[in-house]
Amino acid sequence: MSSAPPFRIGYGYDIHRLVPAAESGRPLVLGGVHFTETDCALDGHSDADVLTHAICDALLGAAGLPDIGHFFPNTDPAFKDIDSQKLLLQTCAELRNRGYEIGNIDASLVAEKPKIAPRLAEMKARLAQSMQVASECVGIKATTNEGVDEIGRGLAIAAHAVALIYQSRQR
Ligand SMILES: Nc1ccn([C@@H]2O[C@H](COP(=O)(O)O)[C@@H](O)[C@H]2O)c(=O)n1
Ligand SMILES: C[C@@]1(CO)OP(=O)(O)OP(=O)(O)OC[C@H]1O
Repeated sequence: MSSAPPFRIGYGYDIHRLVPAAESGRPLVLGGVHFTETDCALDGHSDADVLTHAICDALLGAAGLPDIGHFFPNTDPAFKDIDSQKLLLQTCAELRNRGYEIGNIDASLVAEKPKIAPRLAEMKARLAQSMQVASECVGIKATTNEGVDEIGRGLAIAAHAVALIYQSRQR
């Protein structure tokens, strides 16, 4: 029987509610970038960075590992308000410890607001730094939900991500 090809794909999805920034006590964080000019923020136990969480889940799924909540439980005070870039760094360490390298990531944010496009380069650079890959390995797009449902009414932001990883060495 031939051995399995070294490439593996993973998919991740996350959604968080938007609340007034004053209520959450932190700015809106997407892909590690702070949107301080917006008067809303995402609700969550961590910094609620929905894009970074979807990427973590895509990476973990590609490696056949349990999801983000398994590694960073939302009941653990250690993760209260944590910078999700730290979680992404740790996620990549889990993969590299198992002999995997990251090929590329592609992600979509679904958000009625704020306008993401002007901050895309910054987000790619920040995420690439956390994953220790080149910026070209990180794709991010944004789309509105065309006014449909809670996301369309500006009450939540969702993110989808896919990841390609490969076995760089045997465990
Ligand atoms: N939060 C968002 C949403 C969209 N964009 C950019 O606008 C373009 C058009 O959006 P549609 O929902 O009509 O597809 C989209 O391609 C993005 O470039 C954005 O920057 N921020
Ligand atoms: C990373 C964690 C840690 O509490 O972040 P949350 O802000 O709770 O976000 P969610 O995407 O609902 O679940 C993942 C959690 O493990």
